[in-house]
Amino acid sequence: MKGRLIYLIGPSGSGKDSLLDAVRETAAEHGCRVARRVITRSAEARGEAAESISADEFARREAQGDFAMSWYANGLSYGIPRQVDDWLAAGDDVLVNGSRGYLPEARRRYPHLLAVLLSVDDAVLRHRLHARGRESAEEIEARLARNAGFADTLLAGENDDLCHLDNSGSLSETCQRLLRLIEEHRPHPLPDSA
Ligand SMILES: Nc1ncnc2c1ncn2[C@@H]1O[C@H](COP(=O)(O)OP(=O)(O)OP(=O)(O)O)[C@@H](O)[C@H]1O
Ligand SMILES: O=P(O)(O)OC[C@H]1O[C@H](OP(=O)(O)O)[C@H](O)[C@@H]1O
Repeated sequence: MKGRLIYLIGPSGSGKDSLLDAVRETAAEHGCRVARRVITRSAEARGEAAESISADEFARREAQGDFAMSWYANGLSYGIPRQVDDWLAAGDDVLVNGSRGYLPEARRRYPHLLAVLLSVDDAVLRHRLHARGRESAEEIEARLARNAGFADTLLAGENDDLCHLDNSGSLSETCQRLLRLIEEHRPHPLPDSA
């Protein structure tokens, strides 16, 4: 694969979808595409940029190999269309909204991936989840509780190359920093004589 997978992770509500939407056009100018997720979430759920399908349809697509990556979390199934492998093979970078839980498997499949951990202050996170209004209060508490389980594992051994990006401030500022970060971590091509 010639392109690079940029695997954006972070707590639910940290702003991954907002950030990917906001950088989509500028990223394309830099040869970087943004993947659209497939989720077993109802299409009525607010703030949804992903494709919503039923659990049966998800299982059917997964069985026929439609997903480059897939995972289960928060009571939902998530898939990244296999089209991303074509984009990577063509030399494009690809940005995905990933899962912290799936990171070890993503690393096995894409050893050169760039993992970016988006974070926000705890109080801001809780406020943004409630303001978004997509989940019930109970579901929001379950998502906040899920974060505690990742606090240690994400700082452990094989994750010392994780790039940290704070989204407690304005989204436009975070966009600029993400684009800079992608540029800074671009691998240098080998000289012709190498
Ligand atoms: N920098 C920001 N400033 C203010 N509000 C923001 C910022 N970034 C995101 N938000 C808002 O925070 C809420 C959560 O953002 P978003 O849905 O993008 O998070 P997410 O990480 O994709 O969450 P999930 O993993 O649950 O889908 C949204 O209502 C969004 O508009
Ligand atoms: O908690 P972890 O494993 O990082 O992520 C699990 C999944 O949940 C979130 O999606 P959403 O909040 O349902 O849109 C993430 O984007 C991810 O896909």
